[in-house]
Amino acid sequence: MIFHTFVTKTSSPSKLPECGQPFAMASNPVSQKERGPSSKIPSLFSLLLLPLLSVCYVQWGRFSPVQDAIKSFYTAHLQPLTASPRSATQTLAAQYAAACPDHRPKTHIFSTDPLIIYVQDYLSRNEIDYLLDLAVPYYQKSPVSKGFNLEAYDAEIRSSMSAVLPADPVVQCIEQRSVDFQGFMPRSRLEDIQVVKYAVADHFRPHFDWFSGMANPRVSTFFVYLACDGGERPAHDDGNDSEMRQCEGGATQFPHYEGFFARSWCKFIDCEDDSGAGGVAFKPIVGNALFWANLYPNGTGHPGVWHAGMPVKKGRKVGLNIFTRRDTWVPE
Ligand SMILES: O=C(O)CCC(=O)C(=O)O
Ligand SMILES: [Fe+2]
Repeated sequence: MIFHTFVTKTSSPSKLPECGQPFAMASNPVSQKERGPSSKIPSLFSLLLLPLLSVCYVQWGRFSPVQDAIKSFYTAHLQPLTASPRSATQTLAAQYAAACPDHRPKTHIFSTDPLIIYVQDYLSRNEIDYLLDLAVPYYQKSPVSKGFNLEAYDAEIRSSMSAVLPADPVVQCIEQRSVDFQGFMPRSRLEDIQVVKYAVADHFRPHFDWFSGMANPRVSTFFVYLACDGGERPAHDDGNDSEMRQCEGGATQFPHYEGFFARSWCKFIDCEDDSGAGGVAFKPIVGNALFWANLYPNGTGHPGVWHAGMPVKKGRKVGLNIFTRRDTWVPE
């Protein structure tokens, strides 16, 4: 049986209880609003003290303990008054709205038939943090479609959470990068890009991203690894421990792949794969991507790209799907 994944864009984020709390995020400075009104009291007090402190600084500036005390008082109470409340994510969005960065990932051709290209550093650390953060309010149980029938959820086939990302300057630059990678191609051929996260035991059984008879087939797929870590962070966790841990399992497996590859590929491929699935299994290495062509040049589906998201054994895996259609994509 042939399965593929269709998700249509939601116009507003649906906040499902099972989506849980945000996981490891870009360091977001606490905004003025989150600090609350009580934080204004020391700040006003600080303003009144400013002239007095300046006099002290001039008079006793030679004594370093006095300078140090003034400096730390300034850092704690006065600097926040002048610091911009912009978060790292807002800054990245503003930069990308001005111009997409010149980003040159490293490509390695793994196979020409089917065409499978391994891409190192497809996304930067900042882009990954940004997307992980952006996806949080949009997660829903990943739907599955069997031929033309879209099924809401079938954990036997696919157990994960998907987030269709909204149009946004960073998303648009990543989309542009993805069409540029494929030669001349308008961005309108791309589906809305989707983040997918897998917890322990979550998987996506072997499938094609196309099915025969699709009026506007998916000509290619990018699967980018956004996270492979210790999983959702408990509220009391200080962050260090879970960030250090790596996920286990979660490779992207092509069970029908029959070609050879050099030993040097073992840095990207699980050469000790004992899943019994056969073929080749790409490790979820954060920032890197797999790109493959789903169709032969004549438009028929290539059987060599039958693939699976293997079960996650420990931690969580998060990926990004970027599907390109043959013609302009119109959400179903
Ligand atoms: O999780 C993976 O490694 C592959 C995911 C996939 O094939 C899909 O989302 O269509
Ligand atoms: Fe897939």
